[in-house]
Amino acid sequence: MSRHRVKNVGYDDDEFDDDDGYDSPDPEEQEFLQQCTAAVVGQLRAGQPSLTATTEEVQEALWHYYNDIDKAVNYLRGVYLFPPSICPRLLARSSWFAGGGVCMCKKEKEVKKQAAPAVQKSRVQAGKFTYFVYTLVEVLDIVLTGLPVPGFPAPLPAAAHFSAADFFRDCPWLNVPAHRKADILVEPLYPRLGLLGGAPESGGKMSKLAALAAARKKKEGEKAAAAPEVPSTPQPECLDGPPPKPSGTPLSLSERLAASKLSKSSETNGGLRRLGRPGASVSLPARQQLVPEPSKPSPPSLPEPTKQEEPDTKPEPQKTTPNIRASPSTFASVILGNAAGPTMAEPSHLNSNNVDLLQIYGQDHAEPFDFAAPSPDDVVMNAQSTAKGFKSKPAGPKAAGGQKGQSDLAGGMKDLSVEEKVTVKSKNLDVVAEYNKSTRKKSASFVVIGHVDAGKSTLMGRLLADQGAIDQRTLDKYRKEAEKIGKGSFALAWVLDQGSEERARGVTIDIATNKFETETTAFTIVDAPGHRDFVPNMIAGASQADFAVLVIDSSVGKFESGLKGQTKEHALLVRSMGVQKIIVAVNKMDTVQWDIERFQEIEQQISAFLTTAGFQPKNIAFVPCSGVLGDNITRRSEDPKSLWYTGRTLLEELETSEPYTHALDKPLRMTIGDVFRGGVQNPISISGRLDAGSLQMGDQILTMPSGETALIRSVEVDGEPSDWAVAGQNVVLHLANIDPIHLRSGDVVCRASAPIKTITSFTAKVLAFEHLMPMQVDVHRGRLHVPGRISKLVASLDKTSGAALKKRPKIVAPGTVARVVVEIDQAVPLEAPTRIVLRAGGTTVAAGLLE
Ligand SMILES: Nc1nc2c(ncn2[C@@H]2O[C@H](COP(=O)(O)OP(=O)(O)OP(=O)(O)O)[C@@H](O)[C@H]2O)c(=O)[nH]1
Repeated sequence: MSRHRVKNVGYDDDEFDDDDGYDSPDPEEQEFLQQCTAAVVGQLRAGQPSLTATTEEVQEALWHYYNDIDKAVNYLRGVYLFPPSICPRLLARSSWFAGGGVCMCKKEKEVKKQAAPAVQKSRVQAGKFTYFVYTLVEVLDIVLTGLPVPGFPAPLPAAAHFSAADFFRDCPWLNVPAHRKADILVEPLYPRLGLLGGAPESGGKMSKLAALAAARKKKEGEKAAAAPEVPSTPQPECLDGPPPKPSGTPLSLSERLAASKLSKSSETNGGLRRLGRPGASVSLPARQQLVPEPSKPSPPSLPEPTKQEEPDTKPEPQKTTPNIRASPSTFASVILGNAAGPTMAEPSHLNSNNVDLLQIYGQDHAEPFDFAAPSPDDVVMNAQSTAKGFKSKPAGPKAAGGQKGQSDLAGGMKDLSVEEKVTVKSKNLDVVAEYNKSTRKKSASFVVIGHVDAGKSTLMGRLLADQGAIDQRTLDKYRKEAEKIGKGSFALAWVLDQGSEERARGVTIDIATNKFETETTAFTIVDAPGHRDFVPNMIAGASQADFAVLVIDSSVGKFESGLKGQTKEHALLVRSMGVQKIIVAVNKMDTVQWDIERFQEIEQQISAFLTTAGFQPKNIAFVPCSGVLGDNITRRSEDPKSLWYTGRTLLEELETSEPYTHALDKPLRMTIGDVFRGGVQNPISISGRLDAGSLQMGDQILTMPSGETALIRSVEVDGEPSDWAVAGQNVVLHLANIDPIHLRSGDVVCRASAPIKTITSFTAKVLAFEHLMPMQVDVHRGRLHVPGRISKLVASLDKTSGAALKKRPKIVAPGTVARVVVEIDQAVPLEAPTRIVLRAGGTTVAAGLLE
C-alpha cells in the first residue's frame, strides 16, 4: 500500500502531459461514456435518491470497471453509504482505495490501461476487499456500541442495500465456471475392507476373493446375531498395546495386526488369552492383569472391571475387524512384537511373538532347522558322489532336540575352519644335541644405531657390498634410481632402505635386517632408524641384537647435534636392552680430512658417556671410517691423511665379538617380529628371534596372548631351510592350523607345556632418563608396546649394590636407578627377567629389567 502511495506522490503530472495524448478520446468513446454515466447515476438515484455522485466520480468508477454499469453502481453505493468522513480511521484506510482511481496521473493511467487487465483488476479487487473489511469492522463497532459516530447519519437505512455477494461478484475466486469445478475427494476414514483395498463397497465390480470375503463376513455376522449375547466383559488387550479403538476409528498397521491376532486367539481358545511376551507378566500393567490366563476356562461372566478407564466396548473384535486381510508377514510379526501377533498361516516357531530371535528355537513347540542333518545340497552331493563311487563326509548325528541342536551348532561353529587341518611329521630331534654337533659358523646379530643421517644405512650398504652380499649390478641400479630423484648419495643406503617412503624421504623408518658372512661368522644386521619419531622401531631392533654399532657423524657441528639428539638416547637404550658390547664407528671422516684431533675429541666424549651408561671399557671400540668411500670398513683407508690409524677395520672389530651364549635349555620363547601372508605353499609365516629354547619342524606351538595353537610346517634359519632352530637365531616359521588374526607383532610364541603368563602389572628396576613420578607411560618390549602407567615409586636404589636409598620417593631424578610399579591397560605376555623401556610423550623416560 505504501509503495503505491509513494509512487503516486512521486509522479509529477506535468512530466507526462505533453506526450501522452490521453486526453483526446474519440467521440464514439465519449458518447458511450456519457451513456454509461447516465445509466449509473440513474441507478444510484433509483435505489437511493439521497445518493449523489459527481460525473467525474461516476466516470472514474466506470473506468475502473471497464464500463460495467452494475459494478460501478455497487462501488459508488459502497462509497456513499460509508463515506470515509464518518471516521478518521476510515478516511485514512480508504484514501489508498480512493486514490487508486481518482488521484492517478495520466501517465499512470495509460500504463495501467496497457497493463494486463488481470493485474489491474486484482488491484482494484484487493482494494475493494480491504475497504469492505474495514467498513464492516466500523459498522459493527457502531451497531454493537450504539454510540453515535460524529459525521455519520443515524440510522443507517442504506446499510440494508449493501450486498456482499454483489460486491464480490466479479472476484475470480467466486467465478469458477461449473465445468471447472472439481469434486474434492476425501480419503475415507475407515480402512477399505476389500482385499488389498481393491473391492469397493459401493459400485465397481467385486473380485472373486472380495466376494468370498464378503460372504464370510455375512456368515459371521449372522452367526453372531444368532448367538446368545455375551455379558459385558472387559475388553481383552494386547500387552503394551493401546485399548481397542471404537468401531469406525482408522486402525494403524500394528493395531490391525493385533486385531488379527486377537481374532485368531478368540477363535482358537474360544475365549480370552494373554497375548503378551512370555516373560513380560511381571511388569504387566494393572489393566492387563484382568486378562485371564489361557489355561483358565472362559468364565460365563467376568468380574466387573475395577479400573475406570477400562473401555466399555463389547469384545467383538472379529466383528469390527473381520479376519479377511492377509496375515502379517513374519517380518512384521517380529518387528511389531506383541502388536503383531501370529496368525494361523504362520509357521509355529514364528508364533512365539518374541522379539528375542535367539529364543525362537528355545520354544517347546519350536521345530528348529536341524543343522546337524545333511542339507539338501549335501543330500544331492552325496547321491552324486555315491554314483561316482566316492563317499562324502558322513553327516553328524542328528540332534536329539532343540537344546542339543543349539549346543551342537555352537560347537560346530567353533570347529568351522576354512582350511583343512595340516599334519606335519616331526622328526623328534634332540635339537640341542643337533646344534652342538653342527658345523655351522657362529652367528651374531648387531643393531646399527645413531643419530639421524649419521650414515648408518650407507655404512651397512658398503659393508654388504664389500662382502659380496649384494652384487654390483644391483648397486648400479640403485645408484641410477637414486640419482634420478636427486638422491645419488643415498644409493648405498638403499640396500637397506627398501621402502618407497624411506627412499623418497632419505630416512630409515623401520628396522631392516640383512645378512652377510665372514669366514668365521654369519652376521645379521639390524639397521635401526635414527629419527626420534621412530625410536620404538629402534627398540624393537635392539631387542634382537647381541651387540651394537653406534655410528657417529664426525662432521663439524653434526657430532655435537647428534649428542643432543639420539646418539646418547640410543646408546642408553641398547644398554638397557642388555647389549654389552658396542663398536663406535666415527663416520664421515673424509669430511674432516681425517683429522686425528677430531677423532680423539669424539672418542673421549663418547667413551666417557658410554662408561657412565654402564658399558665396560673393554667392550667399547672406536673405528674412524668413511661409509661412502669404504675406508676402514672392510679394507684399510688408503688416504694418506688417515694413515695415523693403525687399528682394526670395522669388519675386524665385528669378528672379534664373542659368541653370545643363549638359553637353549630354557622353555621356548620367541617374540614375533613380523607376520607374513605368503603364497600357496606357506600361507602364514612369522619372523623373529628365538629368545630362549629351541623348536623343530612339526612342533605344536602356542601363541600368547591369543592362546591359539599352531603347527610349525617348516623352519628357515638365516634364510636357509632348516629342521630346527635354537635361541639366538633369527628364524622364519611357516605355520599351519591357525588363523592369522591370532598373530600379531609383539606376541610371544611358546609351548602349551610351559606357557608365558600374561600380566597387567609388574615391578621393574629401571634407570631414569627423565624425571619419574606416577605418570602415563608406554611400555616397550621388543615389538610389543602397550599403554600403561607408573602407579608407584617403590624406592630409589644404589646403582652398584641395588640397595634402597630412599623409600617411596615422590619423584625420581634423571640418572637415578629406581624400583617402580607399572600397570598396563591390557594383559600382555611378559615375564622376568625381561628388559623393558618406558617412554612418555615421545621420549624415553626409563629403561630396565622386569623383576
Ligand atoms: N661425506 C660422507 N657422507 C656420508 C658418509 N656416510 C653417509 N653419508 C651421507 O650421509 C647421508 C645420510 O646417510 P644415511 O646412510 O641415509 O644415514 P642414516 O644414518 O642411515 O640415516 P637414518 O637411517 O635416516 O637415520 C647420505 O647423503 C649419505 O650419502 C660418509 O662417510 N661421508
